[in-house]
Amino acid sequence: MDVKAAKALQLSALLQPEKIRSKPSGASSLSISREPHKKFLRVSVSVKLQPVRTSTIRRRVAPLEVTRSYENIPASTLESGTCHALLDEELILKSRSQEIDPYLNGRCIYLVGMMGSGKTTVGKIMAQVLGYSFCDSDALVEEEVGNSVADIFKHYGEAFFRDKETEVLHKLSLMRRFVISTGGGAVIRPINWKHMHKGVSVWLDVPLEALAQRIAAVGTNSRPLLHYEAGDAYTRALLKLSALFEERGDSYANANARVSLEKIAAKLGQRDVSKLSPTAIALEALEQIEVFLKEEDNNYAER
Ligand SMILES: Nc1ncnc2c1ncn2[C@@H]1O[C@H](COP(=O)(O)OP(=O)(O)OP(=O)(O)O)[C@@H](O)[C@H]1O
Ligand SMILES: O=C(O)C1=C[C@@H](O)[C@@H](O)[C@H](O)C1
Repeated sequence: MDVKAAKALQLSALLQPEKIRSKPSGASSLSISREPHKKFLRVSVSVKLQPVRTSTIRRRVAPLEVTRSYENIPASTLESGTCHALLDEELILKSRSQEIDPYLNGRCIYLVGMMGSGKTTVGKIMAQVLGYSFCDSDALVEEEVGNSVADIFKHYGEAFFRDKETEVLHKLSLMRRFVISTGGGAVIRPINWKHMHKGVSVWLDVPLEALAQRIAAVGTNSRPLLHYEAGDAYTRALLKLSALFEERGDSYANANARVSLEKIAAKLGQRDVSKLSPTAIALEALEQIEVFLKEEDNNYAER
């Protein structure tokens, strides 16, 4: 083990009781190995914590266990404490997911938001930490039709795609324990909301400028509604996104919970939303889901 790196990781500092509301049960392990060229590290950390009961709901309280491996971490990153912060986030995520698990009771989570808002990226993190499966409604439509979204739009038109999307959402509404990344336009049909309200819906609200930056970076090949022939990629994407948001803004607000990147950045004292990590966004999503579920629970108790 690399002693300097182990010190830098400060494993004991990860166990912050006020953050994770848990007591260490004593079981933790850390292994670090250096790659042959000496610049990169492989870090594997396992922590087991005994959570303290905080909610009023009756449930079995399972120990909190996080095992994470990080490949190719530059030694400088580890020594700067970034790695420590990543592991810290991981533990908090796990703790938060255990907190909402009994309230969720296996209901699916539907992520809604504009194209490029991070539904897939954030959804995969949430699924992993909740022990849910992840799926993407666009991918299910593609599988069913046997064509890419772009080709479905081109050959069959948008209305055909929307019908397939509604069929897929109907099927998913009968499932349990899925985090679902929905298509950016799934919110426009009221029937889709009927399906999505079988679970808990979360709107990833990302400023249009940040979306345009991401879209300009990855291109529009898989996003036919944003496709442009020529011109500055960022400006084109921003114009198209603004027009779509004008039509859809109110529909996204139907979601049970809203995750505003601007609010997360303000909480963390950051100016630039593009610096927010997907993990920090997933954590805020779990927090907003918790707020919704606890309110729902209170309303139910008052009836
Ligand atoms: N927090 C983030 N910071 C920076 N880039 C991000 C973040 N989240 C996602 N991205 C990037 O933005 C792009 C879009 O992300 P993602 O595919 O997760 O969005 P989406 O909402 O599922 O998009 P779509 O609905 O168009 O399929 C990807 O290239 C992804 O790597
Ligand atoms: O915002 C939209 O209308 C779309 C978003 C994508 O996820 C795909 O569902 C499709 O390209 C349409």
